[in-house]
Amino acid sequence: MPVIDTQREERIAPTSAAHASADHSAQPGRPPHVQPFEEPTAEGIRFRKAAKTYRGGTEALSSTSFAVAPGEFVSLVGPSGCGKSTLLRLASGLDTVSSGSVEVNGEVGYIFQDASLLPWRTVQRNVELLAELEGIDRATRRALAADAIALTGLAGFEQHRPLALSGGMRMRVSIARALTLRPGVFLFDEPFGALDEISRERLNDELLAIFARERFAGLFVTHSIAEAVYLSTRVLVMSARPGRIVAELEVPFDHDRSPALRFDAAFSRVASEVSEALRAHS
Ligand SMILES: Nc1ncnc2c1ncn2[C@@H]1O[C@H](COP(=O)(O)OP(=O)(O)OP(=O)(O)O)[C@@H](O)[C@H]1O
Repeated sequence: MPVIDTQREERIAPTSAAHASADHSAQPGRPPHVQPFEEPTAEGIRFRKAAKTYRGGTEALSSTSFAVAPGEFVSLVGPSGCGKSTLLRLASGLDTVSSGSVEVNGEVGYIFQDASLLPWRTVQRNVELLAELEGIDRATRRALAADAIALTGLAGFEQHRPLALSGGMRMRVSIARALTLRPGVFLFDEPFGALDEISRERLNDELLAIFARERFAGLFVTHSIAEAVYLSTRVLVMSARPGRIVAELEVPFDHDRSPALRFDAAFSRVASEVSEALRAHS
């Protein structure tokens, strides 16, 4: 959909400028397909020795370095209060580091634990909200919302109001609303934690399908080890506060996953490794 991409490029510019700290100029002599770790990606997330101490002295995050490239889905797990939400807020630009740097390139989508919908608006008008705030014209807004509504399985519910929806459906609306801006970076703060297990697993599969199409750089906070392994290309394990990354586990499955994977021996092995790392540092 070229019309969407063109508009996104225009909107990205100020966002990128606000967050970017990297020099994106090409390095002479390096073949374009070689992307060593240190080279900034066109879009994505990069923390360099980022730390956060809140006013009042709470050290929430100690020196943290990692990167998430477009097409990677990375989960963060760690004990309660270890700084996971802090880390997402830093990535979103809602809060600033005390030292180090955070570089985020691309439109940012941010999904909170609570779907945060406007109860008086229909699903359709909730999904259109961000595009509306961006000043996108009505016809384009409608097209963006229709696409996001179809992608999140909300077709047929356009005229419902949030109170008439289940928790899972509300979360779909929240995701659809963020999708209208076609984020290159997508942050999720434990979005499915309040859902029953069946709804949660269904939403996991839907999110995988969205990721397969959009290929954003995904950063997903969860308390569920199984959810982290099922969704991710990589899992980062954090220590107790002040949080730091103590383990990084590659998830060795391709991204065409189905619920049966959860019963696979290889899946259990990765989940046990995450669990052991968590227990060792909690
Ligand atoms: N605005 C703030 N001002 C002061 N302290 C804060 C602020 N926000 C968070 N904290 C503290 O920073 C620490 C990390 O909080 P954060 O919410 O990032 O942890 P978390 O890992 O997301 O927690 P949980 O798993 O329980 O959701 C906690 O001790 C919290 O009380």
